[in-house]
Amino acid sequence: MVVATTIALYASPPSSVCSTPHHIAACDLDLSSRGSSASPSTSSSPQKPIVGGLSSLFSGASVKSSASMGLEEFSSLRHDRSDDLKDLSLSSSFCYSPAKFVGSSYHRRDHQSPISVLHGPVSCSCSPPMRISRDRNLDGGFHGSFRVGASGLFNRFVRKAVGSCVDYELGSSSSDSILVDELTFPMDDGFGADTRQPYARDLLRRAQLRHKIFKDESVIKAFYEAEKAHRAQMRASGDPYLQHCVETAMLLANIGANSTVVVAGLLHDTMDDSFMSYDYILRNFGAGVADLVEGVSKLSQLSKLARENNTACKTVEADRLHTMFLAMADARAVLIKLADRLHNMMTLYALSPVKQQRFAKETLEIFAPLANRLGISTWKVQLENLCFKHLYPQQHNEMSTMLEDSFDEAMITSAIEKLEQALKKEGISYHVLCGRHKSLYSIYCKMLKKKLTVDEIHDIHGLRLIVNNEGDCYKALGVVHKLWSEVPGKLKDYITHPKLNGYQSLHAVVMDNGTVPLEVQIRTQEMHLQAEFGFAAHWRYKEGDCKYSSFVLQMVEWARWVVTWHCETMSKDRSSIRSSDSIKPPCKFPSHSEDCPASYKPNSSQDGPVYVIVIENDKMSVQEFPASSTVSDLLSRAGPGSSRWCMYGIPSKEELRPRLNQKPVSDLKWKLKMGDVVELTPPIPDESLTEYREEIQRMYDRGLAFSRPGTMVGWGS
Ligand SMILES: Nc1nc2c(ncn2[C@@H]2O[C@H](COP(=O)(O)OP(=O)(O)OP(=O)(O)O)[C@@H](O)[C@H]2O)c(=O)[nH]1
Ligand SMILES: Nc1ncnc2c1ncn2[C@@H]1O[C@H](COP(=O)(O)OP(=O)(O)OP(=O)(O)O)[C@@H](O)[C@H]1O
Repeated sequence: MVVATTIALYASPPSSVCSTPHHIAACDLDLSSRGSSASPSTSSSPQKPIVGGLSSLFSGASVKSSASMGLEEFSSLRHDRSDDLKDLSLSSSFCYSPAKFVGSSYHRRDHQSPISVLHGPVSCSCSPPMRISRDRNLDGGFHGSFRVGASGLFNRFVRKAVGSCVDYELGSSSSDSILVDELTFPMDDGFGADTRQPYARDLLRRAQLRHKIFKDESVIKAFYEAEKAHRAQMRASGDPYLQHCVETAMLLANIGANSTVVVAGLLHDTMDDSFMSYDYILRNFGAGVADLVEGVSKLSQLSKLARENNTACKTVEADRLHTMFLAMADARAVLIKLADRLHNMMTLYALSPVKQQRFAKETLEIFAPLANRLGISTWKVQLENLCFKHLYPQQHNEMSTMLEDSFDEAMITSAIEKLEQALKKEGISYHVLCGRHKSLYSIYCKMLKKKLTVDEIHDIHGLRLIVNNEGDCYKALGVVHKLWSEVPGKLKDYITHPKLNGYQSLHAVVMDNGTVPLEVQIRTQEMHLQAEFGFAAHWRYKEGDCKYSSFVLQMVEWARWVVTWHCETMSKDRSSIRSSDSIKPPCKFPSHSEDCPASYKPNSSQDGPVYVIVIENDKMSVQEFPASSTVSDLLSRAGPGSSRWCMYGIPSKEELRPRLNQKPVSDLKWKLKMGDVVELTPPIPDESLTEYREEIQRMYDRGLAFSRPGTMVGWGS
């Protein structure tokens, strides 16, 4: 019954509202509390939650109201926690309802990718309403009643417990025959043969109505594999776990991800939470998918570690974690992890308040910045807004109430129309004309950072125009000023006076209907690329004054390329590819030209630093080491105080040694890799305590007899 109810919520097809050459872009949301070279911020912390009362800021705010805002959407800003259905619409707070634009020439086809690297401001490809699922266990951690560790203990348990019912990895002969069985999906009607699970067929049918990629053979196959892997696993809500897999895959499909990514999205939790192994996925779906699923699994483990240790609360560590996540896994694995987290955040209400806080905090510190770095602005907006609601409910409510009437999407639509006509009349051609309203959280951050009232935020409604050349920028500015009255002192000419980071654009603030301020940004394609890539890239502008190493810049750049490539160029769904007049980066992935001014070359991680998670006495830190550092270097840095092993030599008992990625260290010359986890003080199992004491005693005796402090004995060559 639960299934039937939730499935009914899938009904509306995926939609988007972006259009080229003109489109409305949904409110992308960024942390506006970061500086720019024009107004540098002293904070180097990206995405640190901002705490602070708004009342003083609100007191002067007489919000100008425009009546025609989509109130039913915006009202969800104020909903209480039990009303998460609206949140599940991804865009409940800020996305334009596609229905509102039906028939409008400004809105384009479905599945507009919201990846902003190529598009500048983009629409939110408003996902259809999602199901409600109360997930007690987010983030690939504990899901439902099953919990699997990397140890394989669970695998063994399951095999024993369910015996021949289990299709996976029961030995080569059985798995071979199963493989053949599994390949015989009836593809004609697109539905799997598993009549034992009618809910699964319904779920697939619904998914297929929402996105056609769910009719792909590989996707259907993955769906049924996920169904088997998670069969009988439930979310805390009592919903089948499979629904989470489908929603994650749907989010990916909606940003134009290709079938490899969608398949991996469906299977993303199988390695962690079921008996499905890497090899099984490899055999059935190929290395591409298996590596991605493994990558997501690694990210989940690291994220869990960081969350439990509250590691990201320190700016430096958070920065390292962002980089580590991007560097250690294929950027597409990060994409899948982000989709997984977004869906979990949408269903966060089922958790205890303490867990809600923990997840929301980690999401704001780690995942929203990652979405920003990857250029997936709609996800970033949604993640931040959900975090905002959970972390600062009072401020969220205040802001929602205050801004309920002031978001006026109709005003943006009509402003675009007006400008479009005026430009046509003047014979000024353009590449892109788009608009967005600023998101709630972005407004909140800007108010706090700049100590402004809402009335003083002039870019709640914004247009962006991308034209052919510099001359046209100024001509277009003239057109803008003829159409609307100028707000004195708010014109900024960053073309004649570029910012220190090279950012160029014209910014004008005008009054629409004499009451609502509208920010219009005008630039050329080249300027826009500069604003999206390289030194003036928007993600860096938002993250503020951070001094990034070239390694980090390269990493982010590379990741954006990978994601863009896989979500658009390679997408089988050609309709998700933007029309030819969209802004493209100057050189083609993956072969960046040497002299490409807007892009960094991908880093072959040899030159860059490696970030390693070090756990000592239950404390976790993210440490940076030069390329090619070894375990021995790490132990030396830990120092003799921390590393008794350096003093007394290697313990013969493996369980007493430091661990590298959960395995006892056996080679001190082992080169550290990005994302390695080193436990300096492994937990000692109770039953080993006596042996442990004896071992220490032996080491101590040996040490006294043979060892000189600082030398290492018996660690292998
Ligand atoms: N990509 C990128 N965008 C920028 C940069 N600097 C400014 N912008 C964009 O320009 C907008 C406004 O910048 P400014 O006109 O300098 O305005 P401000 O000084 O922040 O103050 P307001 O007028 O209150 O917005 C920002 O909201 C960004 O969208 C930059 O360095 N890189
Ligand atoms: N006038 C505009 N028209 C269209 N898109 C814009 C406009 N201004 C910003 N954007 C885009 O909207 C997205 C969200 O930006 P957001 O409103 O959070 O911050 P911002 O306006 O760029 O910076 P700040 O908050 O510092 O003013 C970004 O992708 C940004 O490039």
